[in-house]
Amino acid sequence: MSYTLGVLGGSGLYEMEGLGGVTEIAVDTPYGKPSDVLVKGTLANGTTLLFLPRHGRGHRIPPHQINYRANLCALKKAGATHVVSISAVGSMKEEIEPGHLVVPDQFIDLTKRRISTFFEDGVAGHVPFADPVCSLLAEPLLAAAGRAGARVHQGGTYVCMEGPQFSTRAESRLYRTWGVSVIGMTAMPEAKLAREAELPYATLALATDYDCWHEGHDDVTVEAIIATMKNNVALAKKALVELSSTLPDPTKSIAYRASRGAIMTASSALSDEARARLGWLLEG
Ligand SMILES: CSC[C@H]1O[C@H](OP(=O)(O)O)[C@H](O)[C@@H]1O
Ligand SMILES: Nc1ncnc2[nH]cnc12
Repeated sequence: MSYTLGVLGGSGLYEMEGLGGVTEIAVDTPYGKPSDVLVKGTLANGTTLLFLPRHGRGHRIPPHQINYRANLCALKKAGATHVVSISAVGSMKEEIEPGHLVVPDQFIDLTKRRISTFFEDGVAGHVPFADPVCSLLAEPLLAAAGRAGARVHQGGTYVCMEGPQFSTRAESRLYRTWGVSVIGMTAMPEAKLAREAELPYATLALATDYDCWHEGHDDVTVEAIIATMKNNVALAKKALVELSSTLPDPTKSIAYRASRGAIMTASSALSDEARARLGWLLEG
């Protein structure tokens, strides 16, 4: 079976080189437009890759204004069978040094004003989310990052803050008491929406800084992030290429048909409008 790897590029990752037969796809969705056109192409091993930079080319869209629903819906509509999210993060643990990579297995959602579900306006649905990352995808992603030459940490919790300001020192110290591994501003609601869209989802987090808790390091700034990011992004691109040969069977993923059993609304109570709105998801 042929798979299509959807990639959500984060800070510093706005394009993928090395793709053959590249086309640009402008997708419209019931939720509006995604962050940019999707770039579709083929990797040397034949895997199709769909690339979408979540902040848009030129980094025009801040984390709290990303249309996460349109991004996930667009990837699904364009045929993605898996989604890997690339994200710059602050490290919340000494041993995760700037320049290291992390494949988290948990998230804490501290976002405050983002739309985080496809199920609304006449449709009630509650997907299981105890394990927010698809372990079948995370395992080969971890291995791929290792083969790419990265120092990569397995598992850990990504705390997602609202931003766009970085944390206060009190917040940073509080999150450390929770035992989290990394902090960023974009994994939520992305991961929730990927689950509702029944897409296997995993994050490759690129540690760029020690936020503002570490007495031996300067507090995070955009300048410091950019300085570390170049090498991180090169590793992430290599990891994606490595991963593309070892994508798991999506029908074995925790996300497979996750929304089918999750909808509480009786079929007879679904309006024609709601059916049409969710057609991209429910008619697959
Ligand atoms: C570059 S400063 C902070 C910015 O970087 C991260 O974005 P992404 O997850 O898309 O790589 C972080 O979440 C903030 O949005
Ligand atoms: N310290 C930090 N806090 C939030 N998002 C980040 N992205 C990169 N570093 C970050």
